[in-house]
Amino acid sequence: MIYTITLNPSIDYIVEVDDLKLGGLNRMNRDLKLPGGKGINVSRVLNQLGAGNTAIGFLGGFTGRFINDKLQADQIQTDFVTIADDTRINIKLKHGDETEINGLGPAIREEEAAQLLQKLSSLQTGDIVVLSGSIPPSLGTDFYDRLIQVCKQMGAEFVIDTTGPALMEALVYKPLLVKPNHHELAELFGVNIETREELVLYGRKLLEAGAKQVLISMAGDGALLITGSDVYHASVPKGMVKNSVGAGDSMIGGFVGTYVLNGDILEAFRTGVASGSATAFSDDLATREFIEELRGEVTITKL
Ligand SMILES: Nc1ncnc2c1ncn2[C@@H]1O[C@H](COP(=O)(O)OP(=O)(O)O)[C@@H](O)[C@H]1O
Ligand SMILES: O=P(O)(O)OC[C@H]1O[C@](O)(COP(=O)(O)O)[C@@H](O)[C@@H]1O
Repeated sequence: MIYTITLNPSIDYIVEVDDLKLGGLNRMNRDLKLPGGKGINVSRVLNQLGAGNTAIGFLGGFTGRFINDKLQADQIQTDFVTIADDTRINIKLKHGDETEINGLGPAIREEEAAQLLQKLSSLQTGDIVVLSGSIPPSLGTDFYDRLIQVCKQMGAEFVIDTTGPALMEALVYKPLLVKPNHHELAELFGVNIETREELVLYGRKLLEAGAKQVLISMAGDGALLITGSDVYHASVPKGMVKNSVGAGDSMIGGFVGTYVLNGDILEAFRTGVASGSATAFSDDLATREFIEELRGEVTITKL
């Protein structure tokens, strides 16, 4: 079974304005409210691919109910801890460019945090847990560390998609996959990365530190997969970008879902890239049909 954990879900409030006037009155052309948060996006793409999964994490208030209802309408299995505070709303402002304003996240009480840890005690050997996104400040920066320890005790594999020290500290526990984008990889090591060779060099450092596989996404410039022995490049399909929010999460969903369903790492890579692009070219997340259509346009080359 695959589990996704979203400690800090969000309603993604996507707002489109023609010409943003800071300090003035702007009227929306279009707006859209989507269930968001990185693990939740992974669950929605896994669901499209027919990969059974359960979405867990914290949800609270009217915003939390909105997210839970949307997931249940899509028949995604959920097992969230209900919290007293409201789940956040993240603003995704489209004004020719994409500007994002993400909330810090709700207050989470100690007993609510304990309930989440308790849920993981039913994990089984071979389960895969996808840990994605930011940690609400009230949980403390070591919360991923605590979750990973439980995964390890129960014999479950984990994938982690977060940034900074939380990611570096997770590597020692040998995650099945990490997926920084090229900017996050440079930030992790405090360097400027200019070339593909440098990306591979720093990606390999994540392998050396413990990751079993490293995916480096480069938005419209393709992606790299670094395994124990090999490095692959994937091209991305061409298309019109509508909304790239959730493209990285879709890539993880496509990769993990395909890996679990057929065990082929390069097919997982291809579907991951197609899923990211299908999301980038859509208003909402990728659909199964669109992922299938784009899969044939991804070329994988061994470097
Ligand atoms: N402009 C784009 N054109 C085609 N595919 C894209 C584009 N932006 C994102 N994608 C797809 O989504 C994947 C993840 O996007 P990226 O922006 O690198 O991740 P993140 O959302 O984590 O920053 C890319 O590897 C690619 O497959
Ligand atoms: O937890 P964070 O880092 O604030 O990120 C949450 C945001 O990331 C998203 O999951 C999108 O992530 P990606 O664009 O990296 O795939 C949004 O749905 C959500 O608003």
